[in-house]
Order: sequence, then structure tokens, then C-alpha cells
Amino acid sequence: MSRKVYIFDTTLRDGEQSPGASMNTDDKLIIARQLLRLHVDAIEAGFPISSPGDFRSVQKIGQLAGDDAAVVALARAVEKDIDCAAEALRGASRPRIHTGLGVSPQHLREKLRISEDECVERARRSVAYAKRYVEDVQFYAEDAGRADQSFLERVVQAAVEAGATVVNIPDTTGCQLPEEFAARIRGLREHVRGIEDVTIAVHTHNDLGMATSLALAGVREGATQVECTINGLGERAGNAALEEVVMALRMHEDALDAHTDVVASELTKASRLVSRVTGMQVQANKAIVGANAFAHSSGIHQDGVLKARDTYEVIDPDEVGAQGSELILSARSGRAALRHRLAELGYSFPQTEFEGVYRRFLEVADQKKEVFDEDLDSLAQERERDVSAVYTLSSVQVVCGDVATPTATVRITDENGEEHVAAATGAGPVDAAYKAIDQVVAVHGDLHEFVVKAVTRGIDAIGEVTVRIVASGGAVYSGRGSDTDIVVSSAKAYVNALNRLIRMERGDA
Ligand SMILES: CC(=O)SCCNC(=O)CCNC(=O)[C@H](O)C(C)(C)COP(=O)(O)OP(=O)(O)OC[C@H]1O[C@@H](n2cnc3c(N)ncnc32)[C@H](O)[C@@H]1OP(=O)(O)O
Ligand SMILES: CC(C)C(=O)C(=O)O
Repeated sequence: MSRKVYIFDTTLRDGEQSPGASMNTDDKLIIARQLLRLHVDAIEAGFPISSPGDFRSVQKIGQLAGDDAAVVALARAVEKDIDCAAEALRGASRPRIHTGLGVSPQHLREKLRISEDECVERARRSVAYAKRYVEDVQFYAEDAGRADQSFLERVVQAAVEAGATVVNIPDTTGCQLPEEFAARIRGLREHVRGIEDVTIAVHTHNDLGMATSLALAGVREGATQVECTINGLGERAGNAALEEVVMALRMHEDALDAHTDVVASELTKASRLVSRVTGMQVQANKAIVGANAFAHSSGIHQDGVLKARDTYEVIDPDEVGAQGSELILSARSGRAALRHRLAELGYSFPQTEFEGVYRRFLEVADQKKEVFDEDLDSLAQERERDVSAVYTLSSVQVVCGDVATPTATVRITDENGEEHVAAATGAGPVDAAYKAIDQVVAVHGDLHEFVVKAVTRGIDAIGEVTVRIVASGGAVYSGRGSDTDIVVSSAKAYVNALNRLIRMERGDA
């Protein structure tokens, strides 16, 4: 059995420090319930001295969690903060006070304005003070990533001697390389006496986009607690994303000799919940939980995934509670994906006809970012109509606008393969196109009804036109056409209705 890595979720504390992600107590409770469903080991619920609301959040989450997770309250290395944290945690089954201070030259000199000796002394005192309230005291060495290593070891030694149960080594500014951070953890394990009896935690930030790598580098060197947030929320560029850490540890359990007890199938739900509650959108290409995490839009990838999912997917979407893989149809898609999606929608075409559908699909896809199911319905139905066509509209070109006389030129191919070209003017571009069509097609019907509607989404939607024409004998024929250009849809619909009229008159409808 590999080592267990404790997942310390700080979505409600560091995550909430993301600009724009503030949460009230009710918001925090909603998220805390989901964290419990995920089986995280510790929930950092807030910073009680910070505000009465955060105090209440810690209190309520302490009551909610029961024995299922440690509930953690943050405090500076300041007695009144620790008193307040202890008070908020009163009644929690598994309370933990998380106290500490900056240890880098920048933090000592510029922010705290204290000497190294004073820092060591404050670390010792604050841990010992917190121990008066709770057994479980976690010490953080803020900005450890930029600290002098031997000084960091001195401070951590003091915290361990004062009774810290967990020592948290943050790369607060996310500036280290993974191997540098790993060396810090290694150094601490080699030089701090008694550290083998405490949990080493890593708390990494994403300023260089390496928060997850940094956390895993720490785990490789013996850290057994990772601090992380859902969706990677957190101060500035955020923290290590919980979903990334959990899935990376699942995938590399043997290499890292480590596992977590997080219920991975709850990850997608957790991500969506946090996004909804905080109003912080998850970027589409976010690992594990982004909208595109299991979406494939290029033909080569789609073909591969259709043949065997693992050609391009290393995580089964079900494993993280996502709703399966998705094929996004675009101009980069190939025949395999189109044929597959058409079949799912209930359309199948012989190979010769399919090539025509594919060509039309590419024309539409070149005009649209994404081809939706409704577009495919339209394309497939259009193809089904075209198959029995007497006349096929090859192209329509119009000149129109408020100063031009609307003029249309149409190219129409008849059933013998002969191409006809005609041009006409009209009251508008559609009227002009219909008059040009009338010059080529041997029959005529009076336009009785003309309806246009967008069948797909967006400004680049496919517009579908339905017409009804009345033949000289009074019979009514309908026709339908679709295209991203509604003049083209209109012309196709008219030709489609005329084809029906002709076939009926010939008796072959
Ligand atoms: C790395 C991290 O993410 S740590 C967590 C960051 N989170 C937050 O800051 C959110 C909650 N913070 C707050 O609500 C407020 O900042 C409070 C209540 C903690 C303090 O408020 P104020 O008393 O008004 O102080 P202010 O925020 O202006 O400045 C922070 C003070 O704490 C000191 N301080 C900062 N960290 C520590 C620490 N770990 N231990 C001791 N003192 C500290 C600073 O040096 C500064 O002291 P100074 O006023 O003597 O210069
Ligand atoms: C409070 C500590 C752990 C922190 O958030 C940081 O150093 O980034």
C-alpha cells in the first residue's frame, strides 16, 4: 500500500482570497458539504479574526464536519488571532489552529520588520500558545520558497519542538522550480530533528503555472499533506488545483508511492459548484474540470478517440464525474467524426452520398466556429431532399442594398447534368432570385407562404426557409432549404418546392 497523502482543502480560505471570489457563511457551508462528499481530510474554513462573518463560517463548518474532516482556522503568529481561532473552533470535533509567519528575507525585513532570531522566537511562542487550546497545531513558514534554507530549518525546528503536528512549507509566491522546492523538503527531512513525527505539508502557488508540479515534487520528497483548492482558486494566480493533484496522484501512484482518499467522481460536481457559488468561471481548457477537458475537435484526434478512447484520453471522464467525452464538429473535423455523429442522430448515407454531405458540412463549418446537431439535422435533411431533385441549385449570387436594384444570378443543374445560368431583378434579393429560378425551371408556382427561422445558435446560425407554392391547378407544394445565408436558404426552398411540383405532375412523386 502506498503512503496516504492528506488533502487539505483551502478553497474557503486561500481560494476565497481570489479577487472576486468572496463568500458569505451560507456560500461556505454549501461548498463545505461538497468537500465532505469529496472526503477531503482537512477543510481550512477561514481566518476568524478577519471578520465576524468568517468567524461564524469557521464555527458552523466546525459543527458541520463532525469527525469527517479536521476543521482548520488560520491565525497570524499573534495571540489575539490564536485566541479568536480557538474560540471559533470551540465545539468542533477535530479542530486545528494554523498559525505562522513569514520567513523569507523580504518578509522579515520589509513586512514584519523583525530579526531572524525574533522570527524563530515568534514561531516557537505562537505554536506553544495555540497548543494551550488544541492538540492539532499546524505551523506555516510563509514564503519558504524564498527563504534561506538553513534559516527555514531553524524556524521549522522551533515549531516542531513547540509541538506542531503539521509543518506547512509554502511556496507563497510560486517562484520556485519543482526540483528546488523538492530540495527544500529534502533538506528539512535531513536536518530538522523530530520532523519524522510530524506531517510535512506543501502549499504551492501558481504564479509560474507550476503549483501542481511543485506540490508533487514535495510529495516525492516525503510531504504527506497537500494544500489545494477546487479549480485552483487562490490569491493572485491561485493555488495548486485539488482536482489536478488528486488525479495526478491517482495516475502516478506507483511512481510517487502515494495516494489520496478523495472520491474522484465528485470532482466535476465540486468544480461546477464552486464556480457557481463564487461566480469565478472555469477556463475552458482547465485540466480535469474545464469544458474542453474531454472534448476533441480535430479530425485526427476524433478518429483516434472513436477507434480507441485512450489514443487521446488518459483519464476516463466517468472517473471524475464528467459526462463522457465530446466530439466537437468544426472545419477541422474529418469524415469519421461526421459519420459517427450523423449515425448518433439517426442518419446514414451510402458512401457516394456521404461525400456530398461531408462537402456541405465543410462549407458550413468554414462559416461557423462549431457545427451543432441542429446544423447536422439541417444538412442531412437537405441531402435527403437533394437526392430526388430534378433541378439542383448550384449557386446564388445577389446584389442588393438600399441604393442598388436587387439583382440575382442563379446557376442550376438539371437532372441530365446540364447547367443553366439566369439573372433577374426584383423587389428584393429573394424576389430577384425567385424570378431568375423561374427563367430556368419549366414550371411555375405562386408563392403562398414564406417562413424563415434560425435553426441553430448564434449570429452564424443556419437559417431554414419553408415556402408553400400553389400550382396552376390549385395544388399546394412545400419546400425547405437551409444555409447560413438566408437568401441561399430561400432559393433552395423554392427549388425544392418546384421539384416536388414537377415530380407530382410527372406522376413519380
Ligand atoms: C499568505 C497568506 O495568504 S496569509 C493570509 C492572508 N489573508 C488575509 O490577509 C485575509 C484576512 N486579513 C485580515 O482580515 C486583516 O489583514 C487582519 C485582520 C489579519 C489584520 O488587519 P490589520 O490589523 O488591519 O492589519 P493589516 O492587514 O493592515 O496589516 C497586517 C499586519 O499583520 C502583520 N502580519 C502579517 N502576517 C503576520 C503574521 N503571520 N504574524 C504576525 N504578524 C503578521 C503585518 O506585518 C502587519 O502588521 P503592522 O500593521 O504592524 O505592520
Ligand atoms: C497562510 C499560508 C499557508 C499561505 O497561504 C501562503 O503562504 O501562501
